[in-house]
Parts: sequence; structure tokens; C-alpha cells
Amino acid sequence: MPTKPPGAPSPDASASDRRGRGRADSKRAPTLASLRAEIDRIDKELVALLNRRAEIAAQIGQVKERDGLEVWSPAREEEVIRKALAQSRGPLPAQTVRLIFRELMSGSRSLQRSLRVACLGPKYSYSHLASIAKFGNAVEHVPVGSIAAVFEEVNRRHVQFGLVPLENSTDGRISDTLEMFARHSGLKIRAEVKLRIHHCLLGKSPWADVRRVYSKAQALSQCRHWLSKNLPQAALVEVVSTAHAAEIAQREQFSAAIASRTAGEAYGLDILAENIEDQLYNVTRFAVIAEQSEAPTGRDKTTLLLRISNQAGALSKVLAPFEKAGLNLTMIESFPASAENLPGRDPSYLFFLDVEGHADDPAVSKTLDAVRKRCERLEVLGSYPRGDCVES
Ligand SMILES: O=C(O)C(=O)C[C@]1(C(=O)O)C=C[C@@H](O)C=C1
Repeated sequence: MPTKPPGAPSPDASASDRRGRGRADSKRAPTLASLRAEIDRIDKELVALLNRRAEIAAQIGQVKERDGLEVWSPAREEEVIRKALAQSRGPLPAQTVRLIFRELMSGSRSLQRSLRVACLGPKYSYSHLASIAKFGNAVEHVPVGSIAAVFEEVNRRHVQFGLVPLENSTDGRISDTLEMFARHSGLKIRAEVKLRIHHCLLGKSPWADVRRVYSKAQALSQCRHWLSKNLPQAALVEVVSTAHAAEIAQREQFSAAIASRTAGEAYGLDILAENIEDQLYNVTRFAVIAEQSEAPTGRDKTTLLLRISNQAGALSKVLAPFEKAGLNLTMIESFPASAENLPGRDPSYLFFLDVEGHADDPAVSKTLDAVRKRCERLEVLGSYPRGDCVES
């Protein structure tokens, strides 16, 4: 039941009652100045506490360096955020608590070591937003020109991590990323980021004058019905990223871009329409790629790449051990093994699978041994903590 604010008249109080009580209460009612003084006192304590926390994080950094441990621990960060959300009784919204703790840990991490993360740019692409959602703002986000370049940057050790899109709930797999994994990239998935995607139509011309709409192929596809209904006259033009589309719309007349609200603000465009994605639930899953994957946390997922012979029943034979062990598969994607196929031979297929659990869990490890015997190639692309969906 809603509680009555202190000093508020009860609904049945008479007007003279209220006038009398109003005079008495005005003596006790907090003033703007007294409330602000209270906030100043709390802020003083908060700043001291935040810095105390940062000092301890810096000490953790020294322990990690001594023991040769990695600075970034996505599992621990998820745990800290989960505990903070469970302890919070409001009135701050959960999303605010999450953002505060994300930035707190981002700043603490940067005291231990400065990190660089490559993602598909330019700035304010959804990959960049996913990188901010995972690492916060106290890392160096390095926007590059293609998904292949993200892999390259990590492989050459120009950055510690890369962020690449894996799949979208409306539009399916991101072939450029799967193809890079298929080419024996040698890199591992270290964490996942599930980002809720809200698209905006951004531009400088009135909606009715828009002749061309630029965006990444997946974003155009996710807004296909909205576009055909609302902008049937416009030509749809695919470009490398949504943020690049925003850059073009900034300088070209009668053009618009489909990108995030943040990209619109960054590139000085008007929001002509928002939330134009066809599906209410439009989530892209990104992978953080690195040289190594994560240790088990008890709440993990493993991504596998399989090459299966082109024979009747081969796939069901390969999947049988998962069923026998009661292991849940959360994704399966087939992909032509074009780089490995030879002319004159039946084409073979690669399969990308997500299985719940960590490759070092005894049940998963035993199952993978059985699966390995039934396929032509099995690669563990990474075991990592399962991520929660976050707003972009
Ligand atoms: O617990 C750790 O390992 C820390 O380094 C501290 C901390 C934090 O600020 O809470 C910072 C960075 C890590 O990625 C995880 C957590």
C-alpha cells in the first residue's frame, strides 16, 4: 500500500484543519537547503567509500600480477552486479544500479591495467555500445573497419579483447563472425553480451523527403516491415555498420540512417522515428574474443564448432551424446564449409553449437570426447559465463 508522505493531510481533513496543521508543519518540513545539505553529507561518505573500494581493487591488481592472473574477471563482475541488484531495495531502478557498478568496476580495473578492446566501428555502432555495456567507459574502445579486422587486432596483440556480433534474435547468425571462427582463428570466446537493440530512423530531412536509407544489412532486415510500410519510396543501401550509415546521413541530403539513438546524438541527426524494429524482442548476442576463455563458474556456456561428414544420419549421430548426458543445446547453426570444400567433392557443412556447461565440467568433457569420435573436426570456441540481457 502506498504510504502517505510525512506531513501530507489525510483525505478527510477539513480545510481549517489543513490550514492549522500546514502552519505547524512548515516549521518541521525539510527545506531545499536542508535536503541538499543531507545529500552533501551522503556524497562525502560515498566518495570516501568509493575510493576505499578502489584502493582494495588496486591491491587485488597487485595480487593478480604476483600470481600471474588476468586483470579482467567477467564472472566476478557479473557476481558483483548480481549481489548489488539483490541487495538494492530501491527506489533507484535496477538499470541505474547496474550502470553505477559497471562504471565503478571499469574504473577499478583501469587502476590495475589499462585495457584496449577492438570492435566494429565507427564509434557508437552497436558493437561499440556492446563493448561499453561489458567493459564500461574506462577502457580504450578501438573501432575498426570490419569483423575480420577485430580478429586481426586481437591476434596481433594490438588489443587484449575484441567484440564481435554472433547472432540476432530476429535475423539469425552473423556470417562474417562465424566465417572467421571457421578459418581456425585460434581465438576463444571469453564472455557474451546480450544487447537489446532499439533502432531509430535518423536524418536531417523530413521523413517524407527521405529517398535513401543507409544501414548495416542486419539492421535493414530487422526493420524490413516497418520500412516497406512507412518508407516504400526509399532505396535501401547496405553499408558496413550502422554508425557508418549515420555518418553518411549527416552529410548527404534526402538520406536517413537506421542506427541507435546514441549514434543519432553523436552524429547530430534528428530522430525521425524510434523503436522501428519489427520484433519487440530484438536482441543481438555478442562475443568477447581473446587468447583464452574463462575458468568454470558454475553458470557457463560452451560454444563448439563441428565439421560433419555429408552422410545421412551423421548429424543425429553427433548430437546423440548430448542427449544421453542430458546436456541442453541452446543454439545450432549450419554453415557451408566453403573455405574447406574442394571442387568435385560433395560440399560439407560446419555446425556451430552452444551447450550449457563448461568444457572442463566432467559431464561436458566426457560428452565432447564421445562427440569428437563421431565428427571430422571439433573445436571448442570457448567456455564462458552466461550473460544477462542488457539495454543498449
Ligand atoms: O575481484 C577482482 O578480481 C577485481 O579485480 C575487482 C573488480 C571490482 O572492481 O570489483 C575489478 C575488476 C575485475 O574484473 C573484477 C572485479
